[in-house]
Amino acid sequence: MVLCAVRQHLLRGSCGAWARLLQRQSRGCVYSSVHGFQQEEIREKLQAFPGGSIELLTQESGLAVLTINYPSRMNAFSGSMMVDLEERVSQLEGWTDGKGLIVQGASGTFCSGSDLNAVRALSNPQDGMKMCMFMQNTLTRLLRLPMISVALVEGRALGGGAELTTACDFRLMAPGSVIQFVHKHMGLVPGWGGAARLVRIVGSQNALKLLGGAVKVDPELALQIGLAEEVLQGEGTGTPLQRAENWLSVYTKGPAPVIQAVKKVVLSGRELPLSEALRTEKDVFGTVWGGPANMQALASKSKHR
Ligand SMILES: CC[C@H](C(=O)O)C(=O)SCCNC(=O)CCNC(=O)[C@H](O)C(C)(C)COP(=O)(O)OP(=O)(O)OC[C@H]1O[C@@H](n2cnc3c(N)ncnc32)[C@H](O)[C@@H]1OP(=O)(O)O
Repeated sequence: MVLCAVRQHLLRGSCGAWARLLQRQSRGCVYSSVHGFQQEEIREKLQAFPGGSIELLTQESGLAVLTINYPSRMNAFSGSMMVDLEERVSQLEGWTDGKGLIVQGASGTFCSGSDLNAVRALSNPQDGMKMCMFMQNTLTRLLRLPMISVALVEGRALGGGAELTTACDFRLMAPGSVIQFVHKHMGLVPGWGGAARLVRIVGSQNALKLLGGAVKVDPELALQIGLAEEVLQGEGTGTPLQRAENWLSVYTKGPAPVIQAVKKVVLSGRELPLSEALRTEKDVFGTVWGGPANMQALASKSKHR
């Protein structure tokens, strides 16, 4: 059922009503009422812990910037910010012109995880599980957006903040920044899907070390183990956000349907068994074959020297 939902999600975006139907079906694609998950119930509980916001800025260029904004708590996630994030992801799912996404924290730091005040109030196992399912659904949908995503890590990404970085396709780190899965120190393991994604990014040996040792991962170590793609060096060459935009623009240059198709085939290769991935690739190929960008390239007899 889950694989079916993934495939439907991948095929999304082709046309109007059908795309919207598939989009609705793919919502909450990890957990639904079948798993005892009631989205409205947990949304209401989370809304009782307000503070901060998640800001979304979409640009005509097809690039969007999502900002985690609660500087007085080092951009920790309040309950209402978890709900905000889900809403912003819904907006991005419906953005047909989207090609790239940068996820950043406000005021020079990424995110210090869950707001400990909300965590204390929701510390019974039932509430913890509901919050965990809510955030897994949201971060899975974030990772599966048909656009190329980057976490721009400045300052610290701790606990749930470290997990959030793994829900992006790439991580770019500013000098002096740190990603740390502090869960062990909190008597926990990741619950927002961060462990499963981390294993896929750095391999199980490295993941075991990072989680088991609650290791402070600086940019150098992150590059070495493949957690980060690049360190954003270069004083005087713009803000870290501008540098991240430049980095991403290499991969988002071109028409939106083509960039979205690129993300979809890579996503299916990453998530689906080979036969399923091949069939999905064929379907996605069908959306660009003979399309405007393809016809234009053929007409211009482009060479690739
Ligand atoms: C572990 C699993 C769980 C999940 O996955 O859901 C989590 O994420 S639990 C949260 C894990 N994060 C933490 O435990 C962070 C704890 N905070 C710190 O270690 C420090 O505050 C730090 C390193 C983020 C920043 O240190 P610094 O000295 O630069 O600043 P302050 O400590 O003075 O922090 C400023 C202000 O922010 C508040 N703050 C920071 N993080 C959180 C948070 N996660 N929840 C709530 N509040 C947070 C801190 O208490 C300060 O507020 P103040 O009113 O001035 O005391």
